[in-house]
Amino acid sequence: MAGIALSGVSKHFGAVEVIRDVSLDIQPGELVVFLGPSGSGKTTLLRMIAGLESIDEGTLTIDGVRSENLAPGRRNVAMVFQNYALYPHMTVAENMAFGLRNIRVAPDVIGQRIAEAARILEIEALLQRRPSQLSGGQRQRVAIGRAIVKEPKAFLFDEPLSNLDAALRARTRVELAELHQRLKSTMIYVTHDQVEAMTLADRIVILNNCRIEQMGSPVDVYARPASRFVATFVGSPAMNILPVTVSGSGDRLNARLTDGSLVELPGAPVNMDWRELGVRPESLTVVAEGNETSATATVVERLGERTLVYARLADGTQVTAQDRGLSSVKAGDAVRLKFDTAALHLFAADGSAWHAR
Ligand SMILES: Nc1ncnc2c1ncn2[C@@H]1O[C@H](COP(=O)(O)OP(=O)(O)OP(=O)(O)O)[C@@H](O)[C@H]1O
Repeated sequence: MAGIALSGVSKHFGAVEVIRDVSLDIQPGELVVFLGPSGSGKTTLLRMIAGLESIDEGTLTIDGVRSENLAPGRRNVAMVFQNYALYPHMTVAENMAFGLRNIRVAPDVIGQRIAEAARILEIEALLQRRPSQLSGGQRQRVAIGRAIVKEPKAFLFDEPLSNLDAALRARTRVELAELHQRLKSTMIYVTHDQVEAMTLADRIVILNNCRIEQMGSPVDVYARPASRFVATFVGSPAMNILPVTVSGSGDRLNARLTDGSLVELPGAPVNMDWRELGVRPESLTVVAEGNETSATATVVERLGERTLVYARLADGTQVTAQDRGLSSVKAGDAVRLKFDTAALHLFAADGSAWHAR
């Protein structure tokens, strides 16, 4: 188990800036997920830690040792790739042994480590097969096994589940969470799948435009997004962002939507240039009647435990709202929408945010 620290790290590919002044402290045993849109630099940052890409500026410390100039093999980290990267002509056991033989680990130690990793990953019966005789999920386990036998200071996962089908992906995700609990190793995990990020991470690092937008627990980034970008990137369906004009005094702030309806924001600071109101679909619910915002349902998605209602306000503004599972709302219906004032967000012109909780 090792801590990993990045300080003021930057990276260019030719004239293209990919990582700008990133600093990050990962605690020993922590599972940190790098989450961000395609091209935000997640994989590059991971490869810089592994030593597969150079670091232009800044420092990298692994387990207290300055490592930005160390060869990959001397960093004692193990990377698990999206495409598994197994040797096709070797058996599973040989694939797992290969890296250890190279660094002259004694054969009986190699045997013990393979047996232990195979037991943890439940691949004992596959040890004499070749990769072509394995399913995608089994190959991914072998790739993880090859990392485990190295007994690395940290595991680096680069979108390890993206080649698996949805059901296997969900199952392997749970297994990875169990593996982390069992090994208690430091793990960095790159994904653009926010369900993986939310379910696996102790801490999520959200990357966008070459830099860190926010670092925090899954609950933090969901309930208290630091920016409008994080607010709309995390959560599916996305948070509604509605232009507003605000007025108020003392601790009473009112936001007027573009359709003219008013939303109260008790406790929101009044002396800020608030421009947009954020509300997640689960906090904008269909109510039977009352003095609420009126809208017209355009599309209704029944998901079983809940119903998503895509609707248009009187001025045409599109919103996504939620109703209970057995909703009777149909497309074309007039509906009333209630804003949950305990779960609203405000975004200001200067990028700052306020959260009701
Ligand atoms: N070897 C390279 N040479 C030049 N540009 C590169 C190279 N590798 C990556 N890039 C560029 O760096 C940026 C970041 O790429 P990176 O693969 O780190 O993003 P990512 O967030 O992991 O994206 P994805 O989710 O699509 O894998 C992209 O604009 C990419 O085109």
